Amino acid sequence: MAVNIAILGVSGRMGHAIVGEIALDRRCNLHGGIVRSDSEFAGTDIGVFAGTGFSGVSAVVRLEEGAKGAHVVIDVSVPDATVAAAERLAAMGGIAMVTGVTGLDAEQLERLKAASERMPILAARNFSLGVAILEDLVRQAAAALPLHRWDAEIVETHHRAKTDAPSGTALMMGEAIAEARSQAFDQVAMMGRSGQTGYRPPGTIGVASVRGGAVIGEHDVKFLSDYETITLSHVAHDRRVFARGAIDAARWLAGKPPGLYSMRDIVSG
Ligand SMILES: NC(=O)C1=CN([C@@H]2O[C@H](COP(=O)(O)OP(=O)(O)OC[C@H]3O[C@@H](n4cnc5c(N)ncnc54)[C@H](OP(=O)(O)O)[C@@H]3O)[C@@H](O)[C@H]2O)C=CC1
Ligand SMILES: O=C(O)C1=N[C@H](C(=O)O)C[C@H](O)C1
Repeated sequence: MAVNIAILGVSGRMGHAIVGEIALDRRCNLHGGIVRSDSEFAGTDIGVFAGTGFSGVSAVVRLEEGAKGAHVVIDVSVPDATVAAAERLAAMGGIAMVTGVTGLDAEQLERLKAASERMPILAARNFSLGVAILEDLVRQAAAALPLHRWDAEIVETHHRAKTDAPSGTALMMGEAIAEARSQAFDQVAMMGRSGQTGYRPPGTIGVASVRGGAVIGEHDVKFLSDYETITLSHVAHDRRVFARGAIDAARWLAGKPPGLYSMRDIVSG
């Protein structure tokens, strides 16, 4: 069965990339697209503005209209829209949601989790398989390297248009290190540095963000000791890697029971 997909945030960078990958995949259909209420793309053909050719599917501003008849909504919008959509889709029933949106705060994450009690939601701060592997390698390294001798630092680099920092992927890596060290990440994270910072407290995890150009996404996880440094890195060359992962997630999630899922559930089968 081909999976009918609607895209929330279809006019964005990721929205365009996902439309492009759906056009190449016979196992799924572009079923709908939702844009902001005052978007210039409202009412226009999605394939035309995404550059894949006339699709016969127009962008709409009402979620319920764009999602009607879809098996899965892929959300690549913004945190406020993500949470509102999860709650409204849960009320609709009979639909699943894949969200890749990052930068949700604690209250928004709680609301997303509450919605997943009524519908299947897969939340992925990074849709790339390569990043899933990086996370495993980072966890393994953190478990093996004594925290009082090995300082963990994360540096993420993204395009100038990224509006949240640090990246969701960087936070994933920090959480993996902290978990491997039996630490609470929010207790040991050092988000950016400036001024007289004093001696680096052992066992902390530094996170730094670089913004500029059109960088798709680069993550370096460093473990630094007195005599050597280990750097585990991932470089995304094209948003299509994320789009492919989002579509694979949507195809996997369709028909699942309510719950909050992650890319790890897909990898583990
Ligand atoms: N999980 C992953 O692998 C990846 C996740 N991301 C994340 O995805 C998100 C989007 O990234 P990106 O595509 O680069 O960002 P963009 O800003 O290009 O896209 C976001 C889109 O959401 C739209 N939007 C905003 N509010 C609403 C609303 N209320 N209803 C419908 N649409 C809305 C925006 O419309 P408008 O332009 O009109 O404001 C815009 O088109 C970010 O959080 C990013 O971190 C990005 C890449 C990979
Ligand atoms: O905003 C982006 O572009 C990306 N955001 C995600 C994140 O915040 O980790 C994933 C990827 O790095 C690209």
